[in-house]
Order: sequence, then structure tokens, then C-alpha cells
Amino acid sequence: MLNYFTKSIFKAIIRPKIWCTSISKKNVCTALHAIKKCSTTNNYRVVMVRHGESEWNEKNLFCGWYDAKLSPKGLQEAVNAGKTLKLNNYVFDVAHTSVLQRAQHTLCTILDELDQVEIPVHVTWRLNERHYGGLTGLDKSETAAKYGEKQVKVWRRSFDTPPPPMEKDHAYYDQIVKDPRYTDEPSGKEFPMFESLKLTIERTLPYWNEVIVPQMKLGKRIIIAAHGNSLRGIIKYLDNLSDDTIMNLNLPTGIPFEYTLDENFKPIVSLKFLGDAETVKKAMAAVASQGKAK
Ligand SMILES: O=C(O)[C@@H](COP(=O)(O)O)OP(=O)(O)O
Repeated sequence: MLNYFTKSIFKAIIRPKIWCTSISKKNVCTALHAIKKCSTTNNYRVVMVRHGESEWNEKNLFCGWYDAKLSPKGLQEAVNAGKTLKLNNYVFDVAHTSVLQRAQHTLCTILDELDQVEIPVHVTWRLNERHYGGLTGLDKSETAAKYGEKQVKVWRRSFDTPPPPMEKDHAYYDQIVKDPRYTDEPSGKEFPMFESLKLTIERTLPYWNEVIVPQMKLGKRIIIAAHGNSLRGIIKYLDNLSDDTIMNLNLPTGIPFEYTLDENFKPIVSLKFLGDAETVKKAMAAVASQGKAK
């Protein structure tokens, strides 16, 4: 498993050199993480963060597996996230992120701010954003105007209704399916052409349970930089949220949040944002409103 991850890290992290070379002597943004282990109580703390605003978030386009860059605002959000974690003395031993550069760039920016760029970074497609299928590249507001806000909310937030599939003639089909970073995995059978939240959880949870939890058991302090929906899936699982409740959770970009877990990895403290409550509330509302027709 470690060899596999090491390979993944080199393949995925070395590529976006723009941001990595400046922060890692070894060209590996081995990094990080953010949990403060509560060693005296056998509790565990893990920090998660949705990447900073991407160029496609800024344009209000369905993004999914399209590899959008961070926008200037998103980069600043990542810097701010790192500063907040530093101010609060977070130290990480291991970091986890997706194959997509908006999450990796956010992670490395945070680690850079923390002066913790040497920690191991594990990269996995299992933390990728949910695959938005045929909606990928469409404007969310225009889609709401065309199909109705209700339908767009179902596509964005329902538990098990997937978006339409990405067909072979889709503008981004080749770019995603032929991306060399997916050569080894996911397998042809696993490679999604669309994903509901349910399907996203089915590929994310094995990673949580088989990779992240065992590291926490070893006392590793962990930070996860991923996406709105891959993280919503983990939150749904941890907090045992109903299919209806999860519909109303919108994660803001670039604001880290922490879970404190008991010895059975059940939450003692859930979704504790490391940010001002009013700012978090407004950012969540802004994400929800991205699916409204103009
Ligand atoms: O795929 C996308 O468009 C967004 C989430 O969109 P919504 O589900 O909030 O519409 O993913 P992220 O920016 O977190 O990578």
C-alpha cells in the first residue's frame, strides 16, 4: 500500500510544479496534516478542508472530475486556512488529497503556511469530487433556468439521484478518461461516467476505513484536502445523517473544519469550522445559491 501511495504521490504531486517546487526541497510535497491527537483521552482529531475557490467555482460551472485550477481568491483562501491552522498550533503527520489540482494546491499552500511541507501526502482518486457526468462544464444557473431549480437541487444534493452520464462525445470525455493519472486506477469497471452522492460514498469510504482510520490508530495527525461532495460523503457517514439532512449541507471553500472522534471513530465533536461563524454561514448560503436561476 505504501509503495503504491509513494508512486501516486510522485506522479500526481510532481506534475503541478508551479506550486510544488517552491515549497518542497525533495520535489515531493510530502506533507502534513492536521490533527492534534488527544493522547490522554484516546480521542482523535482530524482536520478536513474543501479546496479554495476554483476557476470553475468562480464561473459557476459544474466541475466534477474536470481538473480546474484554483482562482486567485481560492489561493488566498488556502493561504488564510494555513494561517488559521498555524495560529492555532496545528501539527500534522500525514496528509490526504485527491488527484485534482485544486485540492492538491490548497493542501500544499496550507502546508507551506504551516512550514510542514515535508510530511507525506497521499493522493487518491477516491477523494476526487463526485463525477458530475453530462453536467460537467455546464453553467449551474443556466442549467437551473433550463431544467428548473428543483431538478438542479436534486442533481447537486440528492443522495441517490445521479446526474446524466458523460457520453463519449462530451467535450471533456477524452480529457478525463484518458488522463494518464488514471492509468493504474480506477479500473475500467470502477471508472465513473456519473456519480450520485451515494456512489461517491461507496468509493470514498473504503479509503477512510482502510487507510485513514488505521493511520489515526497509529497516532498520526491527519489533514484531508478534498472536495465539496467527497467530504459531504464522509460527513454523512461520520454523523450518520439522513438522506434528507445531507441535502442541506453545503461546504464552503477553503475553511478547515475539525472532527473529534472517540475510540470507535464516532464523532464527539462534529464539523467544527475553524472560522468565524457568520462568515461560514454566508459562505454556505452562497454555495447553496449557486444552483439558482438568475
Ligand atoms: O464539482 C463541482 O462543481 C463542485 C461542487 O459543486 P456543487 O455540488 O456544490 O454544485 O466541486 P468542488 O468545487 O468541491 O470540487
